[in-house]
Amino acid sequence: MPRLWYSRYLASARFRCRPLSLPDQPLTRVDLLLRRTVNTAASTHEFIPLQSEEGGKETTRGERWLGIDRGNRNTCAIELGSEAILESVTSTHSDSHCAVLTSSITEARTSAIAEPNSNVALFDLAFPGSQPKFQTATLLPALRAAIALNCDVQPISRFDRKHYFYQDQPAGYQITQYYEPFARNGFVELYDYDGIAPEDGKKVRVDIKQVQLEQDTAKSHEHPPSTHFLDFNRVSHPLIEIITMPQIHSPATAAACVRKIQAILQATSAVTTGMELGGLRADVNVSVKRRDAPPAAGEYHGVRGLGQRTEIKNLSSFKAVEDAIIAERNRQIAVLESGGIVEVETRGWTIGSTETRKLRSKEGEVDYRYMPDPDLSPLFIDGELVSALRDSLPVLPAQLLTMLVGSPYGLTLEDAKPLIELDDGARLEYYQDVVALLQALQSSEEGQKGLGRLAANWVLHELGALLTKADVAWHADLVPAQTLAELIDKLIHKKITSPVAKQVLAMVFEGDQRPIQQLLEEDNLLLRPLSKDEYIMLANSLIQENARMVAQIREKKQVGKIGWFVGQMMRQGEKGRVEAQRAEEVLRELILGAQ
Ligand SMILES: Nc1ncnc2c1ncn2[C@@H]1O[C@H](COP(=O)(O)OP(=O)(O)OP(=O)(O)O)[C@@H](O)[C@H]1O
Ligand SMILES: [Mg+2]
Repeated sequence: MPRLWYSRYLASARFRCRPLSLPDQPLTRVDLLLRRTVNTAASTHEFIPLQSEEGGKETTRGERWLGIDRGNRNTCAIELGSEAILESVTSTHSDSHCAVLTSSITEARTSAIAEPNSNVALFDLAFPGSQPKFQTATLLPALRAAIALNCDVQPISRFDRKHYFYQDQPAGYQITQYYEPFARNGFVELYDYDGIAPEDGKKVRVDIKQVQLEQDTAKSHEHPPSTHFLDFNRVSHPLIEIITMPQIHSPATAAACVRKIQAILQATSAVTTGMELGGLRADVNVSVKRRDAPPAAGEYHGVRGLGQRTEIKNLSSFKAVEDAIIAERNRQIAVLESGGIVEVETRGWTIGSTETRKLRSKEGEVDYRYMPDPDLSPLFIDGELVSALRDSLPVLPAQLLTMLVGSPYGLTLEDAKPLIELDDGARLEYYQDVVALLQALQSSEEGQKGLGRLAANWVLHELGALLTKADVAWHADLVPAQTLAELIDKLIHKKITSPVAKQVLAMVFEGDQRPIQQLLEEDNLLLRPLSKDEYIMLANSLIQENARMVAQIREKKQVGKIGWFVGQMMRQGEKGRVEAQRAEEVLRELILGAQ
């Protein structure tokens, strides 16, 4: 039965600042405040470059970027993380129904491996007398993210308290930015190649209502049926939360949106890890309504006619985002079709599950009793700082894609995308090195053609296959870019055959450190070309042995089968001496009479 559904997602990105360990000696309140300030050395030197020094390539860049010494936990308190939230509307076409979903994304966990409750400050546990202190340095990555998400950075923003009673927040309130967030009115553009749903066409724009700074909460470990363990390490880590408008109409597009936001956050060094490592969490809001029904009463900041939403908290993978939305959409449809109503609820999702599960109900609208936080002063953000950050923003994934499909690289989208996404940008950097080295090795302009694609094939596919087979993580030193460039160059100039090039690549990958020329000479791998007569002899014996296939090629024009003959010639000929192209030329001549 065809259906039309709307859905929305809320996504948020958060930065977290790791709190200090509880010291062995009890702290006075003054001590505590000092310890919660930015590392004294860091604040004295004010070493806060606007950009990651190495172009944002390292996973630990947040720490370096902030000029913080992680080794000394007693004096250094800042670590980056992020939480992102999206919102959107999903639709599948229907004559009978509409569905609306919403979601929120999020969070970065650089200290995910820390022992539970090993990094907790008194303020995190709401001890009387403890106070928060804003870590100025955390603002820069937040600003870069907001700028990259096309937001208007607000000259003045303020902190508020959001009150609620739950075990993950001992203070009974969370510090957030509700009335005056630091960034508003952004957007992210998603294209078909980003993996949006086919029904969304070539491009979708998802508006971002606001980006806000928040304090993170404790992590709950559920032990059903009734036990929850709490890890307070995460409390007070700064987060950014990205709240999107309800404009996504399909689960696949929601997942694509989260993926794209993650790529943008990573490109701007606004998160230290991706969703797979907890660098981003998503809360997804989902609602549905009948397509043939009058507009529903729900409204969200100017978007009217929305159905009742539920919220699925803490999704931690792109697949989970997509699957949870599908499951929740189907659940809500079933509820409505059986004459029920969708309750206001917070729901959960377990990986591998097919159903969302109720966590708690939000009867009526929750009253968070927002009020200005009296402990933190307003943030004044200078326009010049924003301009400087905008001017020094690294190249974003969409721009990289345009660069790679254009000249001189000329890649397909299928090759360009993984190059950008793999190994946190390191694979792309390596690829560019290989291409530059290859270009330098070519003496003619003609020789420059097709280098981009050829290099991509070796960097992605040949090298990729070796990495997979050996089950090792990428490292540029496994096969130095110079070595790979020389190898490809030998292939281009027909000094070796393709199978030999693959064999040598594997040898280098496994640790052979001889220079390429030496290796080829010592192992007798340089191509000693066959004469045309030798090719003809090889081809003729195959043609005689396989008369039926030859007839099929000639009579039924099954020319694709020539490829099989080429393969046989390479196998039967002396190793490393048969060139595929020459073999095919001779075969075509003999079988089809072509030149
Ligand atoms: N009827 C609806 N259907 C789907 N999505 C909705 C609907 N109404 C609001 N939303 C989405 O829900 C999100 C609301 O998030 P917001 O952070 O503003 O509040 P909240 O979810 O109530 O807060 P919290 O998650 O802290 O309880 C937005 O992303 C918005 O687009
Ligand atoms: Mg929410």
